[in-house]
Amino acid sequence: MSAAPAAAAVRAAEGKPDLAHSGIRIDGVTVAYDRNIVLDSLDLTVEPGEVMALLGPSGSGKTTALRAVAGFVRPVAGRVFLGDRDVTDLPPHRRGIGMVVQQYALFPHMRVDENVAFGLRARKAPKARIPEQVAEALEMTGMAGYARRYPRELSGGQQQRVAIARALAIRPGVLLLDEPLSALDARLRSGMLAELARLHRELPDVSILHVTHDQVEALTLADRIAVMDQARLRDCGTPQELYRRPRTEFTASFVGNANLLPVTVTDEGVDLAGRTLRMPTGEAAAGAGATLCIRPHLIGLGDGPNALRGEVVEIQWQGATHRLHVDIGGHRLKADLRELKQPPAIGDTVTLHFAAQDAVLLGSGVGDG
Ligand SMILES: Nc1ncnc2c1ncn2[C@@H]1O[C@H](COP(=O)(O)OP(=O)(O)OP(=O)(O)O)[C@@H](O)[C@H]1O
Repeated sequence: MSAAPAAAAVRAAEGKPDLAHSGIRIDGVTVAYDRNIVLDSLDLTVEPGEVMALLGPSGSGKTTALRAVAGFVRPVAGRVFLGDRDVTDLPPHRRGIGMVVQQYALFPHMRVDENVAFGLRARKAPKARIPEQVAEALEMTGMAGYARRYPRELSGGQQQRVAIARALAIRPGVLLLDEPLSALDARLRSGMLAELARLHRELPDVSILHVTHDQVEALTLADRIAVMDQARLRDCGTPQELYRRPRTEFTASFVGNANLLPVTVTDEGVDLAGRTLRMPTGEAAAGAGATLCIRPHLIGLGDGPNALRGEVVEIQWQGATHRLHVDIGGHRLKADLRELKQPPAIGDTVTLHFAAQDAVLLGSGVGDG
């Protein structure tokens, strides 16, 4: 080992990671259990100071990816870099990483301040500095007034704040969050979402990898979202890119609500059950099959460009909107319509429309790369 990595390792061990060189690079990482591949050649970079959400269905490999970065699972192939350091062979406690998991994982027999100090002691941080770092971490998470309580004397949300304080106390360059809000009830969760967003603003140098299966969490907190399915990375982009211009049907359906309708490419646009819709079709050849993706809230009621007539088969009042389910030649189109003074009834024939630029064409070489 040369002097520079050795020094970095010592800094990590002391809880003083080199923030200037933080950031995560996962390079072709494969993880297998009993020859069963659960993470397949993952390539992913989290820039210094960036929040990357790992979003995907249950069992897609999100937690495994996080655990590979933390050092709790050993890849069968690939390397993990934190900044310029290859940490693949380092044990977890030498990586200078803060980690928060779903189930607070506080030590029940230790007070809040002792829980928060635990990581610092384990890393042999200078004793004199521990109280100051503990106080600072509790302050950041709004738990300064609870230092002498035991975990059992705290609510679930408060316990999770302590877990976050413990992760932050070592002043990590990298923070790993594994579904940190999923054990909280809906009201607490939205409060904690705002708290995490604030923490991120206060820690602009910390790279955060945040595992979630909650798309609202991912859309709200992340600078970029990596979409995983069946052990593989399927897509990666900013929340806006993935929401507005998804490249695959999987992303379109997983990030936000989407109508996905089978269409055939024509010379003028696409054909949906005998109706011609005018839109750019890129390189796609006439006659090719494709999928039209249009978000329910981008559909309007009444005549307009790309008008589609159909029968209302279901109507749901959702407070701010009515969701209409309309049968268009055997395909169901969902439309979220605001401020409907006189909503149509089931069985009515309605006309819906959407702007060509709001629709995305997927498949057949037209958009899904
Ligand atoms: N220790 C283990 N031994 C064997 N298989 C495992 C182990 N840990 C995870 N797996 C398997 O690896 C796959 C990926 O699991 P992982 O926990 O990474 O998924 P996930 O996307 O985080 O799912 P969830 O959202 O449910 O937490 C799953 O099929 C899981 O059963």
